[in-house]
Amino acid sequence: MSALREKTAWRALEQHKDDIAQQHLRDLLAADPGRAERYRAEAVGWRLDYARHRIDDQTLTHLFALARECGLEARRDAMFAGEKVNTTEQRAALHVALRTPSRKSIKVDGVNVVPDVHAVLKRMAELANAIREGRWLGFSGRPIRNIVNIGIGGSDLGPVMAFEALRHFSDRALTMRFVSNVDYTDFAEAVHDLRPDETLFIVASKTFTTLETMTNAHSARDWLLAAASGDEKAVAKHFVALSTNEKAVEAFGISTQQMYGFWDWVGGRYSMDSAIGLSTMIALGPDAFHEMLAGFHAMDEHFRTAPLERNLPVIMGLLGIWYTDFFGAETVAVLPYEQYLKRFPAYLQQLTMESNGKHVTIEGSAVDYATGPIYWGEPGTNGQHSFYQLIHQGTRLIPCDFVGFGQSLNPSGRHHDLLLANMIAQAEALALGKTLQQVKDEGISDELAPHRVFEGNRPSSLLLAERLTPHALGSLVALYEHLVFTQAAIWDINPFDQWGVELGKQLALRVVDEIESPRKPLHHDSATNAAITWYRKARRKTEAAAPAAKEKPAHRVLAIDIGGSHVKAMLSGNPREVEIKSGRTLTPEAMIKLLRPAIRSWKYDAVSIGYPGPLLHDRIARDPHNLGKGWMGFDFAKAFGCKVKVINDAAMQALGSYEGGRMLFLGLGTGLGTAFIVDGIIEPMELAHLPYKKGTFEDYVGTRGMKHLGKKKWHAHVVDVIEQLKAALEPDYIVLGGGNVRHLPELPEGVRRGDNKNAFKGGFRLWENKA
Ligand SMILES: O=P(O)(O)OC[C@H]1O[C@H](O)[C@H](O)[C@@H](O)[C@@H]1O
Repeated sequence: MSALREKTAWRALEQHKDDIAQQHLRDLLAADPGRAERYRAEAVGWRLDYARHRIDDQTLTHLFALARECGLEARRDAMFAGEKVNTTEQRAALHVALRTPSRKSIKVDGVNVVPDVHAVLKRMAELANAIREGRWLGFSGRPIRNIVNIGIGGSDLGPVMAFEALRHFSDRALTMRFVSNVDYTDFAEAVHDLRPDETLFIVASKTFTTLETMTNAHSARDWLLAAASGDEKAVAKHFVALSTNEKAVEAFGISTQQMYGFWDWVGGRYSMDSAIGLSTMIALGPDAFHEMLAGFHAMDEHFRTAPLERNLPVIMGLLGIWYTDFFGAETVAVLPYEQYLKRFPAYLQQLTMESNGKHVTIEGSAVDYATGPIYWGEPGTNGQHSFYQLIHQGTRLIPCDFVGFGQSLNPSGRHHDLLLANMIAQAEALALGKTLQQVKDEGISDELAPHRVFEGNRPSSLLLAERLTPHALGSLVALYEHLVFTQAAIWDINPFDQWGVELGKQLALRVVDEIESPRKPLHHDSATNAAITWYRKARRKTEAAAPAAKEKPAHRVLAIDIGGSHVKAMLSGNPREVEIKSGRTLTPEAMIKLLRPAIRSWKYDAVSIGYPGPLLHDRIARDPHNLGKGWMGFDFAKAFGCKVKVINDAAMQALGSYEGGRMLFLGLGTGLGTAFIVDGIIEPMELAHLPYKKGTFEDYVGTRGMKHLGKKKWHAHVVDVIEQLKAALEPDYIVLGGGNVRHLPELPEGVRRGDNKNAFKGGFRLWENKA
């Protein structure tokens, strides 16, 4: 049995639960007119009304005793003191430092971090003011008017929740958007009515490696550059980064001057008042942001200093333990009667569930009690017309947190009275219910009566404040943060790590590779294999339709076709071709050195390279036969300073010649390049080395064969090879490319002559569908 279950207070609660389970809130409230007064606590402008809980004084005594027995106060003090309470990552969890006034000190590893916090806040304020005052200009000289925050999890939910919650206080001349999902729809819809030259992207990511955020950030860059005629200088005017990872920010192309940092002791879901709050600060202005921080800090101080018995986060946390561990409640509903808090439940889901969804103790042993409940909710009164039925008459116990404000920010007629009346009435109905007798007394028939009964005895809290201000929001969020901490302390779990999100992420990388390499054999379980196979088929249709459907902003692509005697290059949208000499000693460094002066004035943001040799998983697998060394493992992206795709040269020309269906491409040059494209999926092949006569295909139809056999015989072999491959692969048509095609006087049926310029077209096409 776990140490927790053996605690005196835990055992006392187990016994006591049976007493309480038999009592009804109706009776508890009736028997004690002072209950509402006694079960009420206030702090930082918030009033917690917890009289409608299935508790009595005894329950509370045991719960507070449990908190003490579990060392809640010492654990809390350790967190505030900057100790490494995030044990599995060996980090402090010091979100409280983010809102600590500058005159105070909090040390991590002996260093006061408060000055650093305020230095970043100051820089954030400078940027926020520049934007709010129209001083920050986009690439066309127009002021920035749109802010798009790109982030996910803690780098999205806090910012979007805070913006929605405090929209009333925001600068309405600014348009705020939030993009999180890797589904491109999220980005497309967020920007569809925005002018790129008036839009600032905030790339928010603690790690700056998160797949969704990086993918969206690259799409944002493409979207901007398409409007800025590929001018890379525009990026500096339209991108800022919020992160702890300086190197990755620089690698993305955002200078550190436009990076707003934070620290590894800030957890993602605890980061909304770090630099991650930049969008909030821009929307509200620095003063209101500081007001919000003051609200956080006031609640921090309350949690740190108030006796447990009057401590709001502690009381709420312990009530949660009571239902989760002693009544088997599995969820908590959060029901704000305030439209501006519409994203608050979503925000709380990450805060509570990513923190306390844990199955082992800090020491690593399995827990034998329930931990973090499921949080969910919607603003009232909307929820009353959808899921409240189950809370009232379903078979589950669902404790509810009602959140309400005395004043509306948009007062009009009876609206606010009706809103608050509903909230209070719901709490009353849940607690008291309606007995069979009451139903019958209303004249309801015997058959119908059971359906109209409300069992009641459903617990709820009322969390009330005067007005939803930045200060009130800050203290509300801090209240839940510390509630989560309180519960983690009782359960003896680490609320600051999130290993549970890793496995899915890792598997997704493997699956995406398999999806994008459709011929890779699958070695998952049968269900996973089936799902991947289903999607491979589905995406073939998308690919086939892609040329017509494409609407992604175009890249400016530099296409390079590397051959044995020449390297040729062309820029998309520019018909001029440049050529440099190639040869047996050509290294990639030398190629770039020779190419650079010839293409100096060309502006591009992506490069395609047609490489005369085999590739494996988009990487060069072998140095080419006819060139120098050093091609394998060469970092082209670094050398060109942008994204680079390397593809087999025949495959690149094939792609440029492709007109749908099943196409076989044969490149007749020094060797025999081959590629096959089926419904838009390209498969480079090494058919050249298959046995033929006394050698291989290449020996007979390559340049050596032509020289050795004479053109006439060579021609006959070409026709023969074509016929053999036609029979084996059943293409709809064959395209012949490569320098030696010109030596063929006539072509067999179903065979077309490809234009060598198609190599460039293929290089451009490589960037058409995917970023
Ligand atoms: O801010 P980032 O490093 O991009 O992380 C964004 C989010 O992704 C992760 O998967 C974590 O589960 C979250 O805790 C985090 O907030």
